[in-house]
Amino acid sequence: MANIVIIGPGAVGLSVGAALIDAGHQVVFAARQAFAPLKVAKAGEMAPRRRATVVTAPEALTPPDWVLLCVKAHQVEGAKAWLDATVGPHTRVAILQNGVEHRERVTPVVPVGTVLVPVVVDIPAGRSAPGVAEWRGRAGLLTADTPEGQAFCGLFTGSFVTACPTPDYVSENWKKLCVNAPGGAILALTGQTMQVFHQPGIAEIARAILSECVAVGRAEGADLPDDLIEAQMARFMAAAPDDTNSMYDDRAAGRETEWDARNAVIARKGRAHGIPTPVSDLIVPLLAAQKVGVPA
Ligand SMILES: NC(=O)C1=CN([C@@H]2O[C@H](COP(=O)(O)OP(=O)(O)OC[C@H]3O[C@@H](n4cnc5c(N)ncnc54)[C@H](OP(=O)(O)O)[C@@H]3O)[C@@H](O)[C@H]2O)C=CC1
Ligand SMILES: CC(C)(CO)C(=O)C(=O)O
Repeated sequence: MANIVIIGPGAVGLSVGAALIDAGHQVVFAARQAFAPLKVAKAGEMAPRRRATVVTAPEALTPPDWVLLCVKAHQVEGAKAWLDATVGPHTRVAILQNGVEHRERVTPVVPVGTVLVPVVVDIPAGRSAPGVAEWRGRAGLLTADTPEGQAFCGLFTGSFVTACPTPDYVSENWKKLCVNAPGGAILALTGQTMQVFHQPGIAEIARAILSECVAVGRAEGADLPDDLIEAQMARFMAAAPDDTNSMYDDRAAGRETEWDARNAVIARKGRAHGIPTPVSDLIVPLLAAQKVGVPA
């Protein structure tokens, strides 16, 4: 049994926390707002009873074996007080976020030498109230195939989450960005669910963002097959019309979105490699200018 603190008990944090409780670990949710009970279920199923420990002040925490950082990419600095309280010399920090810059984001806010484990998260999930989350269909996590990655994945044995080390983490990470960069931006900008992909011109925009993501990902060392773009487009076109994603959910609630980690990153890294990214250059200022605090 491991001692685990989850920082960011949102859609992903609650889902993985529930899985870790099922796997028999001692889990503490570091939350800005107290909640009880914990209700996490697969869509359409009843949430089993789980006992959750929730701590609402960083001072009340001590360093565990593992910290799972599950805040959004732009919320990492804001969560520093929680990291300060929980990251001790033997604590490993798993970063469960979208984007490809997990290490760059977190390294400045943890002590030098902290073991970081970037994680690709494939758990479509939503939180409807504090402590209440639903995950939809898949619950997968990927890490690099390192001793720390293997140890992290081992935590989920016996739970509903499938966590696996992969020999090519860089490629898997960029493949996930190929899902997130077009899907998140298009839903956040239009305020529409996945049916918007069938409206005139939208698939072409998605294909262009995907092509930029693939070109930049390859320059960053990802092995992305030629048929990835059309395979991903086919998945977008086949999505349930009312399906959403976390950028849509944030936009709908008037929250800041992860545009920097999911879209500006393509333009930023593209520039560094001398790769033109005209569509990302166009959509990033539009995403950045979306009004926060006003539900869309
Ligand atoms: N949702 C999804 O379907 C998927 C999400 N992801 C990725 O996983 C990551 C997490 O996403 P998700 O779970 O959806 O995010 P949520 O917005 O649901 O949860 C974020 C959590 O972080 C907490 N938080 C925010 N700021 C702070 C702070 N300053 N101090 C402490 N806690 C803070 C929030 O607290 P509070 O409760 O107070 O608001 C909330 O509990 C993102 O990178 C996302 O892209 C990946 C795959 C699927
Ligand atoms: C697209 C999805 C649901 C895939 O897991 C996701 O990553 C997100 O909504 O942020």
